[in-house]
Amino acid sequence: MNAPSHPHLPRGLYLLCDDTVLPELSLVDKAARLVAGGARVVQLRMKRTPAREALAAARQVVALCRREGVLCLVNDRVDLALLADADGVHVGDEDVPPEDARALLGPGRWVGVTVRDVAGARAAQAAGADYVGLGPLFATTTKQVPAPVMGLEAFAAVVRESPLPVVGIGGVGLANIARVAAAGAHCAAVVSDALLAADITERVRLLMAAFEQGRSGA
Ligand SMILES: Cc1ncc(COP(=O)(O)OP(=O)(O)O)c(N)n1
Ligand SMILES: Cc1ncsc1CCOP(=O)(O)O
Ligand SMILES: [Mg+2]
Repeated sequence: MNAPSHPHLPRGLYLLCDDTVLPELSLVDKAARLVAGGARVVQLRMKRTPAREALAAARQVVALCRREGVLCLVNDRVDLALLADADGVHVGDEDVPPEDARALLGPGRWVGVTVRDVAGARAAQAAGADYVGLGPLFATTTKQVPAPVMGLEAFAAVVRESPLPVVGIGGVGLANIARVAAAGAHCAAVVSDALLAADITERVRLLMAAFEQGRSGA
């Protein structure tokens, strides 16, 4: 197994630059506003963009993130991640298996895997993943998730047993991100609370500060 050969994801806010939310803005424009707010991890989630356009967008967003020292992961598409020289990929049940993503990406890039429980996190580690995405934490309309809302208590229980850092996702926003951090999340993943804010950049700053408050118990 190609084990990862780099430090963990930066702890804190994990933002998704998503083509299903605020589609009137280009992906690179959305990414630029997220990065301007201090994002340290951006996932490019392209569910509606045709492959050729998605590759061009990925190359633009990776270049932006690289200039700013931000990690850029691509959702689903290992081919696009490789072609755009992204820092890694996030895969779920309907995507290539994590062990294949790891084999293609090698030890130097990040592989994230969606899981629902501790057994899934253990399997993800065995497959060579760096972190797991766990949720839906709270109700969300951004994705029709084939799993019940888990809530903070069940989330914290999986975090305690997980062999990998856990990224909480689903309905996370300014109202609850501190509690997600306090529950032990390595990162909190946010889509609509950031992208649908009146001022995306300012919202990112507020989300990051709130995560830190939750983590430090302040
Ligand atoms: C950090 C993070 N966690 C979970 C997901 C969901 O991935 P997946 O289950 O593959 O669903 P889609 O995002 O592909 O619809 C994620 N993207 N990021
Ligand atoms: C991609 C994904 N996977 C589980 S929930 C979700 C969407 C989360 O979006 P939001 O942060 O707007 O609730
Ligand atoms: Mg997926």
